[in-house]
Amino acid sequence: MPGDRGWGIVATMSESSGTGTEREVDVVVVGGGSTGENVADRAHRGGLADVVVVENELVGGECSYWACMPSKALLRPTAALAAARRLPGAAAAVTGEVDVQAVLDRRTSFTSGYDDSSQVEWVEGAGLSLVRGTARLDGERRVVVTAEDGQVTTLVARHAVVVASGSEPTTPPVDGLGDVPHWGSREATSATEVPRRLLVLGAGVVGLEMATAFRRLGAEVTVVGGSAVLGAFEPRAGELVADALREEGVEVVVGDRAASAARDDGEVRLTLSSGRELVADELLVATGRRPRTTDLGLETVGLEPGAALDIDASGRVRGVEGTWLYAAGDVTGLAPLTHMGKYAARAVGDVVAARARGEAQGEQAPWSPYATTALRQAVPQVVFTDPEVASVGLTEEQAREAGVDVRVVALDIAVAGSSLHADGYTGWACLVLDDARGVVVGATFVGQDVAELLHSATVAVVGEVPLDRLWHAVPSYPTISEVWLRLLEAAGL
Ligand SMILES: Cc1cc2nc3c(=O)[nH]c(=O)nc-3n(C[C@H](O)[C@H](O)[C@H](O)COP(=O)(O)OP(=O)(O)OC[C@H]3O[C@@H](n4cnc5c(N)ncnc54)[C@H](O)[C@@H]3O)c2cc1C
Ligand SMILES: NC(=O)c1ccc[n+]([C@@H]2O[C@H](COP(=O)([O-])OP(=O)(O)OC[C@H]3O[C@@H](n4cnc5c(N)ncnc54)[C@H](O)[C@@H]3O)[C@@H](O)[C@H]2O)c1
Repeated sequence: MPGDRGWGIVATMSESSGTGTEREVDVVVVGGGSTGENVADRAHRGGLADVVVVENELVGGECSYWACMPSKALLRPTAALAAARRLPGAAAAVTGEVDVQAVLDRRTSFTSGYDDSSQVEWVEGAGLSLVRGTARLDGERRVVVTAEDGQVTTLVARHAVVVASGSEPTTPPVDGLGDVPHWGSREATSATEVPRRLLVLGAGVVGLEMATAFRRLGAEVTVVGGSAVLGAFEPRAGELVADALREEGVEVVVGDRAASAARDDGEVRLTLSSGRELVADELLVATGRRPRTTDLGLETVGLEPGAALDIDASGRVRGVEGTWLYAAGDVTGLAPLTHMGKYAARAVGDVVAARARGEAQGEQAPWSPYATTALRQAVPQVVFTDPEVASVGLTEEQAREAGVDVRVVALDIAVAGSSLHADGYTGWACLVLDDARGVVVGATFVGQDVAELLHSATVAVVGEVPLDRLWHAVPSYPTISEVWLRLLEAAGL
């Protein structure tokens, strides 16, 4: 228990500025999501005894309860069903309908029923301390925590404060939307029933994954995508996912924007700029997220509330004197993905412990142990639509903007492994090459079950493996990985 850990109580606030207790600890981590938990664990394993995690909701954060886990649990059963239906022989054995309630129940089991006791057990078992309450910075090294019962504790960090407060959904400026009750990603991933008609505003990752899930669970789905489908990816990826959704009966509207929203008689109405009116039983708004920094007391350390925390390679927050304030995860606005938050967390936890030992001072060189270089150069991501989209590194457009000597090789995935995997397998793959250096700087695969292909590309990008050496990395026959051979042949090898 936190109280047993021998925190140094340096003063009671009644002695200094009012009520509450003031405690000195080694490190304070604001936010007990996947990022915060990992920062704290690494700092503790690095030798810092008193590491405190402050959490005001559920330990485990967004990923465990309202994001990765439940969304993938909603998608997986119907993906398996679709895969079976593409295989004559197996397809004949699919004779029933999807058991929607069983899918929803399994989803809930993956969230531990929205109960964080197992994560709390992990935190305590790892030798960390948990303080429940809302944290705000209060000047250098000071964090004021207000518990639900109003009790105030001030934590004073000997070595570092790490902000890992995550992100929150944004609401676009659509007339009337503020007054229309609607789903965000939390309501969609925790839904207890499937609406008959679902409107999805936003054709990014959340919008398309949830459109896939709810369509396959029986909803009529319309996606209003703004200017592009999966706009952050190679354009072909968005086209293929949109085509597949349309084939499954989803209407994907691109190039028309939502102008106004209203709800009456239980129905939600979205009027588009073209004048077209869409009517549904539920509306999911999935138009992006922003770093959660509005009420963190950033102004007390000279930073602007509401903005992303700008970090250097070691995760230290720029614009603040000294090496005591760090940030990791969604709050930095960089690569808002669980695995990348945890990668940054490992670097930050390690560097905080190293600096406490007097090591690792100054700027950290790219790809060195305490640097988060991959956050800006090699972010792997899988979109769990069907087809899946798996990408890492730069898109062609990003590489051109970065001044890379770009050459792109792209082709349909049509190898022995893919034809065996599913009848009528369709897919697409592309490598973005830096021709001057002869290395891969980006890769995208689109197709059923390409997620597990991605790590090979991540290794190629991070390792800056020369193409003529990659040629010797022979893909096994017959696997979908054979597409690597076709890509290298297309690159002239
Ligand atoms: C629908 C959806 C699906 C997703 N699917 C995937 C996926 O498949 N793969 C993937 O890699 N990523 C996925 N993501 C992204 C992933 O969920 C986030 O990148 C990840 O959860 C960020 O972790 P974090 O620890 O930085 O933030 P969070 O998980 O948001 O944790 C921050 C924690 O800080 C707490 N907190 C905030 N402010 C305070 C405060 N002032 N005091 C105390 N506590 C505070 C919050 O309560 C929260 O628990 C998905 C996101 C969404 C929305
Ligand atoms: N599988 C995964 O890895 C996964 C899954 C879900 C979410 N995530 C993470 O969560 C983050 C947030 O996801 P998201 O889908 O909310 O954001 P996003 O940035 O991926 O997509 C938002 C989309 O909404 C569109 N948009 C913005 N305003 C609009 C408007 N007024 N009308 C119509 N469209 C509009 C944008 O053009 C964009 O395509 C992602 O960046 C991703 O990192 C990851």
